[in-house]
This record gives sequence, C-alpha cells and structure tokens, in this order.
Amino acid sequence: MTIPIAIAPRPARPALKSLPITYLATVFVVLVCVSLMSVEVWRSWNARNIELHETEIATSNLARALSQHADDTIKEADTVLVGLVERLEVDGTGSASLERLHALLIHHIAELPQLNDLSIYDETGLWLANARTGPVPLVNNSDRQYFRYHRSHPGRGPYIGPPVRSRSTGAWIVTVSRRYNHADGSFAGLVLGTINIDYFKKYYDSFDIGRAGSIFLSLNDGTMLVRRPMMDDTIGKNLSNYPIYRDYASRSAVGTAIMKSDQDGIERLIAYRHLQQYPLFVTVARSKNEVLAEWRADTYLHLFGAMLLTLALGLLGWRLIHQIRLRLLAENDLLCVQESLRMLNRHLEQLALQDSLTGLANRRQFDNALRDEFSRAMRTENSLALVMIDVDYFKQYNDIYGHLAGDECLRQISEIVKASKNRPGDLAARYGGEELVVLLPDTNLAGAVAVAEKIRVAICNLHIEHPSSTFGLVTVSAGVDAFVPVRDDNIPFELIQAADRALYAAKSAGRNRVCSSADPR
Ligand SMILES: Nc1nc2c(ncn2[C@@H]2O[C@H](COP(=O)(O)OP(=O)(O)OP(=O)(O)O)[C@@H](O)[C@H]2O)c(=O)[nH]1
Repeated sequence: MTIPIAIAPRPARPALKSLPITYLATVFVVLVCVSLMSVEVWRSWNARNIELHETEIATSNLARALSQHADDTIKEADTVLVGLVERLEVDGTGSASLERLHALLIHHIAELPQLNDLSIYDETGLWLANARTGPVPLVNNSDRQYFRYHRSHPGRGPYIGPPVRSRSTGAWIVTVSRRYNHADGSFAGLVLGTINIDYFKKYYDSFDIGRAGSIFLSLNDGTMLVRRPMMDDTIGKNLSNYPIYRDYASRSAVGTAIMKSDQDGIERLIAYRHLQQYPLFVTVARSKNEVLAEWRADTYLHLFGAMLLTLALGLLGWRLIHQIRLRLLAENDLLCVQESLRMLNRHLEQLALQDSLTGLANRRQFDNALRDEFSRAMRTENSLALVMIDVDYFKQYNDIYGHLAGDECLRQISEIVKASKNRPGDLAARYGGEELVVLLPDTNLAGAVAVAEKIRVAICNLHIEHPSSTFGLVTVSAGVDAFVPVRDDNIPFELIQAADRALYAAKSAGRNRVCSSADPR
C-alpha cells in the first residue's frame, strides 16, 4: 500500500514592507542628485552676482572717467574765457583791442578741438568779435538764455547754458559763458565759448557699452546735453521726471542703481556722477541683459552638463537599487524555499514515524520510544507500563463488512486509544495489524490496568455492530505489564513479551477484558 505524502504548502513570500537598504540607497541617490544640482544653481547664482558687481564697478569707473573728461573739456574752454574777460576789462572794446582779441580767438580755436566757436558780445547782445568769421555779422544774441542770465546775474562765474543750435555752423553746441563788466561793475557784455556736442559724442562712441547701453551728459537741472546713442529730439530735453534723476542724481553726487526704462522696457545697471567743477552730471547705463549674456550662456552650458551628470547618476543609482532589490527578493525567495524545505522535512519526519491509517505512532516510533523510556525508567528506577490491545474477532468483521469498513473500525478504535493518553510522555502506537499498544512511563501495573480498562469500556461504548462476535459488538482485549527495569537483568522486549502473554490470557479467558501479568494463570 502506498502512503500518500501531503507536501506542506509553500509559505507565502513575506511582503517586502521595509527594505531599509533600498530606501537608504534611494535617499542617497536623490540626495546626491539634488546636491549636485543645488551646488550648480548656487555656483551660477554666485557667478551672476559677481558679474553684476564687477559691471557695477566698471560702470562707476566709466562714469568717473567721463565726468573727469567733461570737467577738463569745459575747464579748458572756461580758462580761455577767464583770459578774455580779463583782457576786455583792461583793454576795453575799442577796435584795436577787438582786433587783437580776434587774433587771440582764432589762436584758441585752433588749439582746442572741443571749441566750436568763441565770441564776444556787448551789453546789448551785439556780436563784437568771433573766431570763425572775419567781419562780424550784425547779429544780436540778446534773446539767448546765456545773455539774459549774465545781464541779470552779477556773478562772475561761468554759466553753462542748455544746448542750442549754433547760428554760425548749425551744429548742436553747449555754451560756456562769462560776463565782463565796466569799470563801475555794471554789465558790459559777455564772452562765449561753444563746445561741439559732436566732440563728446565721438568720445563717448569710443567706449564699448553694448547695443542697449547709453551715456548721458546733463545739466544739474536735468537738461540733457549729450546722449549716446545720439537722438536729436532728446538734446535739450528735460530729464527731471526720469527716476534716475528724480530719485538718484538730484539727491546725491555719485551712485548706482538698477532700474527698468519706461521707454524701452530694458532693465539697466546705471552709474551716475556729478562733475566736480561744473553743474553737470554724467550717467552711464548698461543693459543687464547684455551684461549677463555671457554668464547666461555659461550657465546654460553648466546646467546642461550638471543635468546630464544628474541623469546619469540617477540612472546608475536606479539600476543599483534595482539590483539590490532583486538580490533582496532572491534572498527572500531563498528563505521561503528554506522554510518550505524545513516544513516538508518535518512533515516527512512525521510521516516516517506515524501510521497512515490510524494517525497513531508507527512501529518504528514505538520501538524508539520503548528503548528511550526503558533506559530512562532504568535510570530513574520508575515503573514502565505497556498496554497491548487486540481487536476481537476482527477477521470476521473484515469478512462481513469488507476491508474498508475494517479500516474505518480500526480508525475509530485508534481515536479512543489516542484519547486515553493522559500525560505528555504517554505514547499510543499501532504495533501491527489490528494490534495497538500504549506505552505509559512512570506508571505502575494498577495504573496501566486502569488505562486499559478505560479504553476497553470506551470501545464497547462505541457500539459498533459485530454479528459474529459473541458480544454482538466490536470489543477489544488488552494485556498489561509494568515493572521497574534493572540494568543487565531486563531488556525492552521482556515488557512486550509480558504484555503479549497477558493479552493472550485475556483472549483465552473469553475476550473483551483486560488481563495483567499479575493475574493468576
Ligand atoms: N481491515 C483491516 N484488517 C486488518 C488490518 N490489519 C490486520 N487486519 C486483519 O485483522 C485480522 C486479524 O485476525 P486474527 O489474527 O485471526 O484475529 P481475530 O480475528 O481478531 O481473532 P482474535 O484476535 O482471536 O479475536 C486479520 O484478518 C487481518 O487481515 C487492517 O489494517 N485493516
């Protein structure tokens, strides 16, 4: 008969709830990627600030150089005017004096390239002498602002007027003028030097300030004199409402600002500086966009590189984590297989020691247990008991009901025998065929007889019909023996033999009873 082996179901793979190593690895990779990008962003932002700061310094320096240039340019013209005033006040405006002065005017014009013209006017605004022309045209300039200024202001200092178009050349000019007096201090006229705006323009054009950059030279009241890029309609325009004038240049001598133009919407870095000697100021503006163009290109390149690196790191990290995860899953699978094998082994072990029909211990397990308990009883000098049970008239039962019914009957009897075990050390086993045994450690003969009797009665109470039995029911006979084994005198087989003899006695005495080795024969 083949014994079916039930293989224990493979335990479900434990869910990988927390895998700290993959979690840590993921956090690490994310941290590395975020750090890399953060460092790159920080570096770029820092480079941008440095670029802006350096441009601010360069723009300030340029404003300083241009204000110095304007100062020097006007100073040279003004120095000529101071000399002329002195000559006019000493020599007067007679024809001989004017003739000499005319020659001097021509000389100065030749010397100073910024000068467009030099002129002398009398107290009515009439042109007395002029460096450009020979005979003086009968032109009256009393309508010019510089004339009205000097006539009404007794001050001897220079006056720089708003830009005007030259009546002699038609070019845009800036006027520098000084008044000269009669001996009594009354207004005698003025000397006028005109400076070509084009002179400044050419100078300003020599600087690289980008396409959207600009340079202004303005009077302190906000009137624009020179502008780069040059736009005719802006010359003479009043800037007093422009934020750079209103909020900055009108309030401090020097400074910088970043602001967006209302005109073209371009954001600019602006540096301004007032001239030291004359009431003018210079403004230099650089487009922030142009200033940062190189930085931007560099930043895009770096960010692109950093992103590629981050992507590569991320992919590598992901692959690594994937590998770790696979390895952990494999380890986990291995553990599951190990556990399955362990369970299977335990099951096989159980099968090897268990009787498949009755579920009781099999003969092999009984032999092992008898050997062990026998030794223990010998050591501890305790009594070891054995109950041997045999079903009465079982052959007839099989003959009547068939072998399968016989099996079922044996199973029911086995359940009763199994239930008779009171202590953990007790062992119920199928000895062979329809013979069952109960091994009872630490039990004397009386105790074992009681156990056997209990089994017998319980089996009677099953009321399994057996027409061929003299009792009409399935019954059992039991033989019991118990003794304290003594070394060298006893062997386990003696216990079996004695119990078997008692069983034989029970059978002989009519069956359905318990006999012990102590019973008289
Ligand atoms: N159904 C079934 N029958 C078994 C099994 N093992 C043994 N037997 C039968 O049990 C019967 C034992 O018969 P016998 O040894 O003559 O004993 P008996 O008929 O019980 O008679 P007594 O023991 O003298 O009362 C035999 O017919 C065996 O075939 C089993 O596992 N299943």
